[in-house]
Amino acid sequence: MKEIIIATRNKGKVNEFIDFFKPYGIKVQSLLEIAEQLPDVEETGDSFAENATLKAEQIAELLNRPVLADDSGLVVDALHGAPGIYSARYAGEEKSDEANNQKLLKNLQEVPQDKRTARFVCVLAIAVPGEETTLYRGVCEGKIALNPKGTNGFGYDPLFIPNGYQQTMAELSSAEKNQISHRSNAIKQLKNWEKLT
Ligand SMILES: O=P(O)(O)OP(=O)(O)OP(=O)(O)OC[C@H]1O[C@@H](n2cnc3c(O)ncnc32)[C@H](O)[C@@H]1O
Ligand SMILES: [Mg+2]
Repeated sequence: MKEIIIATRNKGKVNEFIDFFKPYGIKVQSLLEIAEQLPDVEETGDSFAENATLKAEQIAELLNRPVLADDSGLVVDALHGAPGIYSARYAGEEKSDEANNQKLLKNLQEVPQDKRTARFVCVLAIAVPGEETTLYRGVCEGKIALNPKGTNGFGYDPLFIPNGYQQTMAELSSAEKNQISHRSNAIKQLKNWEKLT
């Protein structure tokens, strides 16, 4: 069976990649299964693109094989783009989704509904040893809810209402999320993913 390695330890992302590649008969492996002992790649870049590149290139070099990485996050207009590239650790290094959502709601307490516009951004990097890394960017526009709702997905999904919807991303099924998400919009642009297998 063909196999793709994704340089991530985020189970929510991994589940979405499994769904995307299943129809092609491709197995998805992440650092959770194959490289538990590897140190975390430090996300020292100042953009999604830089961090996706760091993760893909460092793991590709360590494993000496092609690797896909995903750097993503939530960009909130009323917070001048925060949490942005710091989305995973917005409320601290322990990376708690619950704490991140509470902090976001608190920081938007005074912000009325029509000013709560935001977008999810995902940058994918394909690193192949000896080749130039390629990048793909996907976006999903929406707004931040007044209260968390729903239990599907991960991260900020309970607070994110995609444009054209009344429900949060966490109230949508995974199939519905995967049609409109930033991650799916980036994946749909991958023309050279067969290089990864
Ligand atoms: O770096 P890796 O190991 O891939 O895992 P991570 O969780 O640290 O991933 P990022 O550095 O890319 O940070 C992304 C954060 O943005 C948020 N996020 C990204 N995609 C999301 C999605 O589809 N739904 C909800 N929140 C999302 C969520 O808080 C993630 O932890
Ligand atoms: Mg990370």
